[in-house]
Amino acid sequence: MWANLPRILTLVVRGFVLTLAVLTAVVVIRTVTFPSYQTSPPECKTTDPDFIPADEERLARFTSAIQFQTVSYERGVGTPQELAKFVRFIQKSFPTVHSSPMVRRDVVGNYSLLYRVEGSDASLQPYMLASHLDVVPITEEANWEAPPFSGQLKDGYIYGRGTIDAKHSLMGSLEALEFLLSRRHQPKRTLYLAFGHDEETGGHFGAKVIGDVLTQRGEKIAFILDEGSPVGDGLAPGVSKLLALVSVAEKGFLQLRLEVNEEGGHASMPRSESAIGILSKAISKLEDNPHPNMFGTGPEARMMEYVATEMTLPYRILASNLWLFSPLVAWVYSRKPQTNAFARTTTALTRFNAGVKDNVISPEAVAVIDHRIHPMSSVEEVMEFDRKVINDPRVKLNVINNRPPSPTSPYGKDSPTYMMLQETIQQIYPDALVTPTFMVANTDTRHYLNLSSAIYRFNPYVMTPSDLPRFHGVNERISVQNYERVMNFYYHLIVNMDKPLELKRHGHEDEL
Ligand SMILES: CCCCCCCC/C=C\CCCCCCCC(=O)N[C@@H](CCC(N)=O)C(=O)O
Ligand SMILES: [Zn+2]
Ligand SMILES: [Zn+2]
Repeated sequence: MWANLPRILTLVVRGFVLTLAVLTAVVVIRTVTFPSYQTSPPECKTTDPDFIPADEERLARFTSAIQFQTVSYERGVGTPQELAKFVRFIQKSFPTVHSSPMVRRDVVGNYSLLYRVEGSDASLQPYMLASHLDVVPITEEANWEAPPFSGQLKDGYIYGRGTIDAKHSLMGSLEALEFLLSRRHQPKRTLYLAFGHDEETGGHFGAKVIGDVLTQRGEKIAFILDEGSPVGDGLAPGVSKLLALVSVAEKGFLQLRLEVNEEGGHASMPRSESAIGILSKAISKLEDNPHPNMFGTGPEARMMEYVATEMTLPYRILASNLWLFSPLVAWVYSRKPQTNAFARTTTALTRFNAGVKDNVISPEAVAVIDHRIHPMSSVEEVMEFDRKVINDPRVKLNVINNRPPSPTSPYGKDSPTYMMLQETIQQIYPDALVTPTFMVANTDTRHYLNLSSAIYRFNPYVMTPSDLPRFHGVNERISVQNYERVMNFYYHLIVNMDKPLELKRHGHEDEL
């Protein structure tokens, strides 16, 4: 036995070296032969020379739109008077849209707006562009560089709540329609514009009613585009080009109210555990035990494939070989909040309330957890995981609201609507890569799922990592250049939707 040891060791080392050599060869071959999923921009250039400038008049309209304080606070608690004023402002600001015989406008659920622009070819299925009228409340007002409802123009940016979420797309799509109709252009395909008034609190009285109205009309929609993921500049690891993120799916959500009820009493005679202490431990366990990293199991894996050939080294090697490096990429993604959101079901602690007086032991402690559920997980799985982690029957878990992850819309070269969207994006951003992904937050599209199987969530503006905290945060703003891109994106989209939505062949022939 001992005499054979050198021979055995040599064989083991040889086996190891051989395996390494084979793996390296496979990795190298896959990296250099990995197919490109990007289409070349030249064939996508628009033939239409029209362009909507962000001139003084249009910027003034946008500034005014920001000045309406259409805040949604809680479900069913909004700002009805501001919404009514904003609706009147919209009517006055787009006279051609509102006087055209081709346009029917319905006010739905008191304040939400549904426009139907009649196409000349009734045989074509309508499509729908969606956004919302409401905004989230202001926080840290003192830290804003310009007043949050001013719409002030400063150093090339328009500041204010709603500039990126989502009055840009509401006003941008109306500007595009006004521009088209004022040129006496009748679209071939019927177009809906749908603007809910309570998206920020779930859309139960706005988009939900819009969805019901369209369902009652028996409408089937060719495709729906709502607010969503942006054109990333430096958002994705290893991608130095602009990356247009088209969300073909949306995470689910589960909002849980955690509650502990214990005996209260005089602060001078405390028991060993209090309601506050028990709940704090439960919360702490949830933060210390994130939900499993699921990177590579859902649409996010396709996102890596779509950009693999364009990535910088060593990311190109990793993305071309997810069969081997998926765990490593999963780890890289889990390190930053904005990429971690693609890797797993997230856990956000959003409320924590307890206590009424300094010397009274609180008999109750309450917390709210906001989970966003990875497309490959489920509400039940998330509940089960939380129960196991907390492992304390004194902590009651009550469901406030939940929704499973959305279905995935078609994408890739065999989906004419996705390809049309990709081409439109490349008209505005000729050098951008375009990739399917999923939406890490939620949108009104949850109320439109039965209207269309092709639902996309995309914001046609550029975002850098430092812009992300502006969503629902301080100093929300949009650059004038981005707002101009938004208007022109919708304009090109409407023009493109009049072209036949035929299947186009681009680049490689792999099945998607
Ligand atoms: C690897 C690529 C990295 C890319 C990283 C960042 C991508 C960021 C993408 C999107 C962030 C934008 C978030 C916008 C959210 C707008 C929608 C919204 O606020 N929805 C509310 C709905 C509230 C409700 N009650 O339903 C929400 O989700 O909270
Ligand atoms: Zn929004
Ligand atoms: Zn929002």
